[in-house]
Amino acid sequence: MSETKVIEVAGLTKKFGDFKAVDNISFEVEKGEIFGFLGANGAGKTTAMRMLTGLSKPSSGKGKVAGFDVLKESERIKERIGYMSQKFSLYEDLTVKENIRFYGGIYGLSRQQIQTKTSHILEELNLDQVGTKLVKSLPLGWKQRLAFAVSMVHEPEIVFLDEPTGGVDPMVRRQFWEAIYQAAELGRTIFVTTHYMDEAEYCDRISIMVAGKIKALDSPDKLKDQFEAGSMDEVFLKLAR
Ligand SMILES: Nc1ncnc2c1ncn2[C@@H]1O[C@H](COP(=O)(O)OP(=O)(O)OP(=O)(O)O)[C@@H](O)[C@H]1O
Repeated sequence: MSETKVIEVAGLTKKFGDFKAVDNISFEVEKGEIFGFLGANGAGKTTAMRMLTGLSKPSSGKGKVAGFDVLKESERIKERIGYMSQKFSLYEDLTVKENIRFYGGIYGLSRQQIQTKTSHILEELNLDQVGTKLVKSLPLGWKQRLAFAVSMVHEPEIVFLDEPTGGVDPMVRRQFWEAIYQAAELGRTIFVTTHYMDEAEYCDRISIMVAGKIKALDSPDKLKDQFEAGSMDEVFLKLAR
């Protein structure tokens, strides 16, 4: 694997019975890139992401994530990545600090490292005042920011975000994207699925999936040129109809 490529996938396929949920997809993602993974409901995004994160075995094809084989080294991959799912995994009945401590522990951080991380996260998210509040009392936008920070508690190389900003308004989404940019500036690679076309515009490159296949892959500007479209919305409509 080249040094700058952190994800390399060739012919990756996932079948459920005769149905191909992901059909022969190939792409590469560079270190520090914000890579958007778009597609209508049921296009196969989550299934593809589950294969990349070592949660599901491909039916065929091959791939490497953070230098490890998706078929044979899924446990190694899990150590090197962060994952924030649609139903992000914070414990609502634990406080903000307890959640950070819990995930720090799962990822094998020492007590000292957890303490440092906790102050860091609280400071960065301006959550100092609510560290001892139960997560369920926080607004959704704050929970999403916290879930993102927690998914990076072990400083992973790549973070997978599965529709991380569902249900919040554009202003709050914009704040979340500031945090994504910060992480990418530190050299972290971001792999993000979204339904929101304004978010697609924020990505370095975007792939668009239709019925299990990748139908387009390039920067937002190049895709707009290619499809003679004024916006990503239009590109998406042209492809996905
Ligand atoms: N375990 C499974 N068994 C059978 N079919 C499945 C399974 N998981 C997913 N599918 C099917 O595979 C297709 C792709 O689903 P997937 O969840 O990957 O889509 P998606 O693009 O992530 O959609 P969404 O945006 O709704 O999350 C769908 O038709 C879904 O019904």
